[in-house]
Amino acid sequence: MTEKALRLGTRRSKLAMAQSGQVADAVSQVTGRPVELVEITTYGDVSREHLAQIGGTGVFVAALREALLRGEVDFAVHSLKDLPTAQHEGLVVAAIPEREDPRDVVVARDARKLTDLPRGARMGTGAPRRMAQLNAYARTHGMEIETVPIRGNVDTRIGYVRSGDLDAVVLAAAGLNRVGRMDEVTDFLSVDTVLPAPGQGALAIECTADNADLVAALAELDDPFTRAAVTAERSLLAALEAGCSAPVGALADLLADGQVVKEMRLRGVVGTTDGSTLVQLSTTGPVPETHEAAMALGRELATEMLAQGAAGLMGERAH
Ligand SMILES: NCc1[nH]cc(CCC(=O)O)c1CC(=O)O
Repeated sequence: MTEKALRLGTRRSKLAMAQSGQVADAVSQVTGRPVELVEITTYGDVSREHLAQIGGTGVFVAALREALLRGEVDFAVHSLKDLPTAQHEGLVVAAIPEREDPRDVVVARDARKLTDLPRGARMGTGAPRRMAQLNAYARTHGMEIETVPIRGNVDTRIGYVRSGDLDAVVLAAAGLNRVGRMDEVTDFLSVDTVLPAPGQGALAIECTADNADLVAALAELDDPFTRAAVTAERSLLAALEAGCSAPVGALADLLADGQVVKEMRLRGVVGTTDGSTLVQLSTTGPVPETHEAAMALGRELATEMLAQGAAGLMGERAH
């Protein structure tokens, strides 16, 4: 007789199903148990409002967490960038697997790159972070673009380019990769141009803290460098007192001397959505060996960014 299946709570979207499916296979390998997907509908899936108007972080996450706490599912997989920075009572992020490409990409008509979009090009993105950095890039490079707020799943967003409504849309590489649409990418945005969202490209596998056996099993899927990097990025976000729809970008990476990893660098950006003002800073430190050290790196950069006026740039909303 096979062991009882583990229940993985997931949203129904193509992206959620894809990443849950991939994690299900990995969890099945490390636990030796079958994993069954349990579909859960969230407010974010049914709302027609723009995400930024709904406000608050984690609209996609709340329903999954409730299902975990009610014992309806054993674990859940979240896009880390959608996860609120505050720790949730009774739950634990048991694994953060190795991150994939954290960059944003452009899907544009006529295979265009950001630099050869036509004058006045309409670029779709619902993220204030992307608007701020794209508009700042355009201002400093003599380009004229119009950022157009959109939302919807990957297919919907790419559809705006196919239909000719927009010249381009900006998406996360990781999301496109997970749903098998990388062939749509016409440009990879350098992180010097657009810094990704804190945690972008990484997944969080969450379960209840009292489920010690599962916590231990899932820990095998954890990648300590990814965990340290995203912890620093999310600590920056939290210390700026910003949420997942704030115009904040952050990326931590390892600086190596040949093969030897020397330090962790954390870059951060905050800006107004029109791109007229950006606060962009970075800091480096020893590779964090503990959760607290990674948190400290993020707080340190936040303090510097706040001293440069970061707080004043975060009040506005996408519209
Ligand atoms: N905001 C929605 C969202 N949440 C996670 C991803 C996929 C990328 C990731 O896991 O970081 C996306 C789509 C996108 O931003 O294009």
